[in-house]
This record gives sequence, structure tokens and C-alpha cells, in this order.
Amino acid sequence: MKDYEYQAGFGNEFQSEALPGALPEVQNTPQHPPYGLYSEQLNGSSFTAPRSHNLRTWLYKIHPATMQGPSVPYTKNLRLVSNFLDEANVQISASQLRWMPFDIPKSKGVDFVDGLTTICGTGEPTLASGLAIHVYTSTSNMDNRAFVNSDGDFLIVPQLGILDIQTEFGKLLVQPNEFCVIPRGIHFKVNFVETLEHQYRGYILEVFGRHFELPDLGPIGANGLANRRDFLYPVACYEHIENVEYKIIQKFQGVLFETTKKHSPFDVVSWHGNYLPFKYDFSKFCPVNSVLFDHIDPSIFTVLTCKSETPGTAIADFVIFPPRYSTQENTFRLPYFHRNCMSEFMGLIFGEYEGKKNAFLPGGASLHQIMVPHGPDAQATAQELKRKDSNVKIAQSAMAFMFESMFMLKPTKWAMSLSDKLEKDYYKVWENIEILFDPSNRNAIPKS
Ligand SMILES: O=C(O)Cc1cc(O)ccc1O
Ligand SMILES: [Fe+2]
Repeated sequence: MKDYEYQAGFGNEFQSEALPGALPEVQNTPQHPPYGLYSEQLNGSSFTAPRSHNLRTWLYKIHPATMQGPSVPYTKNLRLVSNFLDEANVQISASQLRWMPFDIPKSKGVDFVDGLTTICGTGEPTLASGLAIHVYTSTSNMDNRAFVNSDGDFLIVPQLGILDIQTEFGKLLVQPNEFCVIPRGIHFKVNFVETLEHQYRGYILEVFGRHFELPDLGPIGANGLANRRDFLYPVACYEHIENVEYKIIQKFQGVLFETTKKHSPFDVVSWHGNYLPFKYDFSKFCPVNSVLFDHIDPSIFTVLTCKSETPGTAIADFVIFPPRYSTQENTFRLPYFHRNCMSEFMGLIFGEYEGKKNAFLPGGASLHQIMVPHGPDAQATAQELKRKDSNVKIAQSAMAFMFESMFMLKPTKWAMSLSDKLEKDYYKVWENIEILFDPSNRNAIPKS
């Protein structure tokens, strides 16, 4: 059995076996699968979804997944919200919102699941409509606990600490500047590559009942942005542990439950299919942009999209702002002043974001809602108006990202109650923008 080996290619049909010959040949449900395994199907789309969107995997397991105790409510983490239709959970705000880096608990023993806090979202999972944005702030491993989510796919962006993720299909090592997707229904457990500080933090985009796809490239052509070959999938890696208490935390209709298995849930010896977890390294992203003038819309940096029924309008786009040359003449090159029919949630993994000079910090976040004005702060604007060069490398050692959604997002009461994190005076970053207008001078520019 091999740790951290990968197979490459977005959306491919893969197969893997941790014992020679453990994958049945030709058929899916032989009467006697190899080594006395049980066959089981995991469907990520309806049986009848068109072939282009049909997602399913066949697993060959030591124990069928049915072997577990009753589910009982799990009440240790009440900061996880999925029902945004319930007013008790949310506090709507029309302001520009920005949070300083989310605190990591002082106490040891807060694992990935107990460290989850929902920041905003919309809809609710039972109608497969909406999304949630969470952060995790954790200090310890999951050990003999696993997580399984019936509600949606988790797109996980680590910001602090390296994730050592065991899934039913094998292991993924995911570090800052990478992300992974764990589709719904797949058991996984997050351990951390231990650091002295035991401080782990990251962001999660959860889409209810939908899946992520690569964006179309249109006239960009057949290559560029996130290329298929750079998405990495695990290889089979099982553990055979009997007579243990494995606690499975289930997110189901937005609520957490707990059940117990008397064995490890990571008992998949072989598998084949296309419904799988995967990871991607942002340094593989091939940015495309304007090479003469104007600031191109940030959709040019879309890594993955979760499409809605409306063509070109995403339930959620996952966009990054990678290191790149910015080569534009006579151009206000910063992310422009903007009112959008989409919501923009942004996070910073490391470094500094071009449009925000001071208080948009790694591990923090901003939320600029539908039609809420946003853009470069006064300081960045003043600098940009003086800039002379037309070719610079930007975001050299920085990585920001955006979850952009067609939905109006509702901040949770939890997120709005973080009074020491939520900037009260965020609006002031635009207060001192110099007013240059001079009706007698068509070439008005800043005086100093
Ligand atoms: O900084 C932002 O808020 C995101 C953003 C980026 C960009 O390149 C153009 C517009 C925009 O809102
Ligand atoms: Fe914007």
C-alpha cells in the first residue's frame, strides 16, 4: 500500500487496487469478488444523468458501508450552518464586510470537524440548492474519527498547515497553495502534518447537491488556466482494523450526527470509477490575460466552476489570483471599482493582495455582496495613479482567491458576532480616495 501516490487527469475514469487482482475484471458485481470483498456503488449523479455528467465509483470493501450503529445527534460543534432559510442562523448585512484572520483555538484537541465555522451561505441542502462557506480553525488530528457529508461537495483550501487526508479511495497530502475537493458521501479524515504550534486553518466552499467542473475555455483554445493533467487523484490504500470504536460524524440536512463503526471505514481495497476526491497545485495554473491594455475580468482566473441552469452563470466559481506578469499600457491595472450581480467572498493564503494594502490578511476574508460597491482601497488607488511601468510581475509571493456566486449570501450570526475580527470601519478604506475631477482640465491627474 502506498501513501501519496497519484493518478492524473481531471474527470478521468480511474482504477486502483491495493492488493494484486483485487479489482474484479470486466464486471462490477461478481458473486464472489476477489479476497472476499464486498462490492458497493457510490453514485455522485443520478443513474440516468447524461454520460458527460454521470459520476459513480465501484468500491470493493472489507465491510459494506451499512455496518454501523444508529445515528445520534452530535452537538459538539454548533457553529456549522447549512440552513440559511432559518432566520435564527443568519444576520443579513448590506455593508462591505471584512474579517481579520480567524482565531485558532488556544486549546488542543479541536480537530477538523470541531473546528468548522460557517461564515456565510444561502439556500439549504435538502433541495440541492445553495452553498455554504466555512473556515476550519483546528489544533489536532481526527485519529479514530471520520467525516461524511450527505449535503454537498467540499472544496478545501488550506491556509495554515498541511492536510494529510485519508479518504476511502486513498490519501491526499494537501498543502497551502493547493486545494482539494471531497465530493459528498465519501468518508474522509483530516490529520495534520504536525507543526510545533499545532495551528491549522483553511477555507471551505460547500456546494449543495452539485459538482465542480473545469470552465470552458472558449477562444482561449484547447489549453491554459487549470489543465486537466494537473489534477491528482489518489490510489487505493486501505486499513484493516477490527474491534475499534470508529466515530463517524455525518453532516446530513445541515445537522451533525454521529454513528459508530466497529472497524475502520477506510477499508476499500480496490475501486474504479470517476466519482473521486482530487487535489490541484495552484503553481500549475497557466494564467492568461490582456497583453496590451485594460484590466481583464477575474473570471479569466477560474480554476473550477459549479454551473447553474443559466448558461455562463455559476452557482460558484473558484477563482485564484496567481503570480503573473501584468503587461498593460495606459491602464488602471488594479481590480477595478465594481458593483457585481454576483457575490464575492475572498480569502488570502499568503502575501498581499494587489487591491488591498493593509488589513486584508492571510487567514482573513472579505465579503462583497451583490451590488455592494468594492474595489481598490485609497492607498492602492493613490499608488496606482502614479505608476509609470507597464510590465511588472505581480502577486510574486502571494495567493488570494475568490468564491464568486450568483446567489446573495447570508452571513451567519456566528460570523457577525466575531466582533474582534469583523472590521467595524472597513468602509473607511475608501474614504480618502482623492477626488481629481476638474472640469477645466481634461488631463487632470493627482497633484503630488
Ligand atoms: O478584488 C476583488 O474584489 C475581486 C476582483 C478582481 C478583479 O480582477 C476585478 C474585479 C474584482 O472585483
Ligand atoms: Fe468585484
